Amino acid sequence: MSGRIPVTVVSGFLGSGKTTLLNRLLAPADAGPAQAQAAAPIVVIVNELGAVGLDHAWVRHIGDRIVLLESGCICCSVRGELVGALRDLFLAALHRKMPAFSRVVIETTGIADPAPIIYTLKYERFLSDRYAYDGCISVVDGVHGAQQLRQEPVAVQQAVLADALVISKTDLAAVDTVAALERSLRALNPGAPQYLAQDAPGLPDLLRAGSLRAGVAGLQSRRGLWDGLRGGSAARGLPAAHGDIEVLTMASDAAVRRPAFIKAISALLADSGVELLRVKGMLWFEGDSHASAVHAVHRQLYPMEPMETHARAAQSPGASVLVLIFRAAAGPLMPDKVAQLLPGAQLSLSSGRNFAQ
Ligand SMILES: Nc1nc2c(ncn2[C@@H]2O[C@H](COP(=O)(O)OP(=O)(O)OP(=O)(O)O)[C@@H](O)[C@H]2O)c(=O)[nH]1
Repeated sequence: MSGRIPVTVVSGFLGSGKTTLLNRLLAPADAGPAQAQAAAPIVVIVNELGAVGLDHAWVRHIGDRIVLLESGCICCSVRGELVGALRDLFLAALHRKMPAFSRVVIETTGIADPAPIIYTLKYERFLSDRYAYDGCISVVDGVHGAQQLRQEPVAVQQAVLADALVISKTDLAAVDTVAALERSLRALNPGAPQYLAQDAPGLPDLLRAGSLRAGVAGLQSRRGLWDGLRGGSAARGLPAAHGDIEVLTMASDAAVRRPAFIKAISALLADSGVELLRVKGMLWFEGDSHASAVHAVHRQLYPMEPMETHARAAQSPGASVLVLIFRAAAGPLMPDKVAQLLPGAQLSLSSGRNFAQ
């Protein structure tokens, strides 16, 4: 492989639509596809919370060129794993154990501060000699984005450090809500072009060589903006700790009864004693020929869709997984509160405090 390989970071708060955007950017059918125009394939690295990874099952158009970094957040504990993964990829391609690739896209967890990831890409010696940081695309939730910018320091950090901002879910959000969000984002990061996920003509070009480069050059000044806004380095430490977040992973081999699940998830989403940030799962419902993808963001449940890649004939049914990300205050109560979601499931609870260890 010749020249340094560009690396794009895709960031955005929990459930904002990172994987959905990635699927669009990688889709061969989309106008001006990065994948089809690339000299060699793109490799995707997905980092996610929870004891069992799910996102890799939802990224399409990439075959086996996907690497999963599990059980921790890339901006703290998994940073070493990221360096290792990028090193392994480079060496595998160099020694022709895998085809050469033209770009790496890293999808971070929704609670990741992009700053340490960008820093690692730019200054870790092995990486910076072989890879070129090529910008950060941050996805902002068109429905929940304004609230997240008010309440979540890491959501502000993700917006401030973006070279391009993509506002998702504009089909679900009111026009005024989207307009207000655009203004907030412009105030936070005036230099970043904004795209609407639904109809943006330039969107498919975001992974094209150099398309974010002007933004990359502006990174230093945006760091300054962030310092001014949040009170400098002490505040910068905040998002990486994730101390107030817990992740509960449920796994069950038993077929799931759809009506009982819908009743239980509706009750959980309505429970004011639990501050849910994100629910995602791959469930095998009784009698279905495919597994179903389950998504909720804050208290909003999205339509459950069959996963084409997970058909009953090809995969033995039963390995249902549900990941719940919530504020730690509800932690001790959670096993009781989730018992009806997947009766008899194995539970694994991890705390954001431990992601940094
Ligand atoms: N209607 C609509 N739904 C969307 C849009 N973007 C994402 N979604 C839905 O929002 C849910 C979460 O989307 P994902 O792409 O999984 O979000 P994510 O940011 O990758 O999630 P995490 O990795 O858990 O942080 C899914 O149900 C998506 O189908 C959009 O533009 N419109």
